[in-house]
Amino acid sequence: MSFKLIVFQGPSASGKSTLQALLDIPKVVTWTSRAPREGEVNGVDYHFVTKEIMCEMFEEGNMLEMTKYQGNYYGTSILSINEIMIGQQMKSVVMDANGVKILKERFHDKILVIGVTADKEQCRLRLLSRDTDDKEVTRRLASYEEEMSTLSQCDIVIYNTEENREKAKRMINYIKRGLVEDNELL
Ligand SMILES: Nc1ncnc2c1ncn2[C@@H]1O[C@H](COP(=O)(O)OP(=O)(O)OP(=O)(O)O)[C@@H](O)[C@H]1O
Ligand SMILES: Nc1nc2c(ncn2[C@@H]2O[C@H](COP(=O)(O)O)[C@@H](O)[C@H]2O)c(=O)[nH]1
Repeated sequence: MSFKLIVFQGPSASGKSTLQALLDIPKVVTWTSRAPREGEVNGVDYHFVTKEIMCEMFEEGNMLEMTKYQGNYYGTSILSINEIMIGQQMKSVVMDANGVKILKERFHDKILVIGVTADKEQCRLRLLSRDTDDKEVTRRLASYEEEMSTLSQCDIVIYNTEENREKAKRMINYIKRGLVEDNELL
């Protein structure tokens, strides 16, 4: 049985979205109450909604999982995951450790969890170069240790530092090749 969903987990700015883009398979669009960053598009990067809508969706049972991160909600709709589990199109998603735990409990054999790490200082510098203000950098890095301590739930871990950049890309290419071989519809 081939994987249905490739999940990226790891600390903020470790490079999850970068590696997800390199893997180049369709993304699950998750939901958030945070404001879009410059260049982000509603329905493509996230479904950007209010906190109230996120809470309503959760209370009405439409969320498979929802987490609070930096004062905002992030969550995955049940519909988006069910569609993948019954369909043929493999997809990828970026999620924090809490979300991954729930997905693993529900869909253990159908998901491949890729942990992405980098040194804390490199993550800090990357966040600063993303125009993140000092307070937000501190808040984002506050969960660094927790994300690192839960990497044991990942199936593969990629050390995505500056020095390892090319190696990380090659690892993603190897994974992609294996996935294509495993799933003729990719
Ligand atoms: N191996 C690498 N070496 C140097 N910079 C990198 C590397 N991988 C990614 N980056 C850069 O680090 C920044 C953060 O990457 P990315 O947005 O992919 O991280 P993320 O883990 O998805 O972050 P977040 O969880 O905060 O959304 C980007 O500017 C990206 O270009
Ligand atoms: N549990 C979930 N975590 C999610 C989901 N979508 C994103 N995320 C996590 O949030 C952080 C921060 O995202 P950012 O876009 O503000 O940088 C990200 O690193 C993911 O780990 C989700 O649906 N569920």
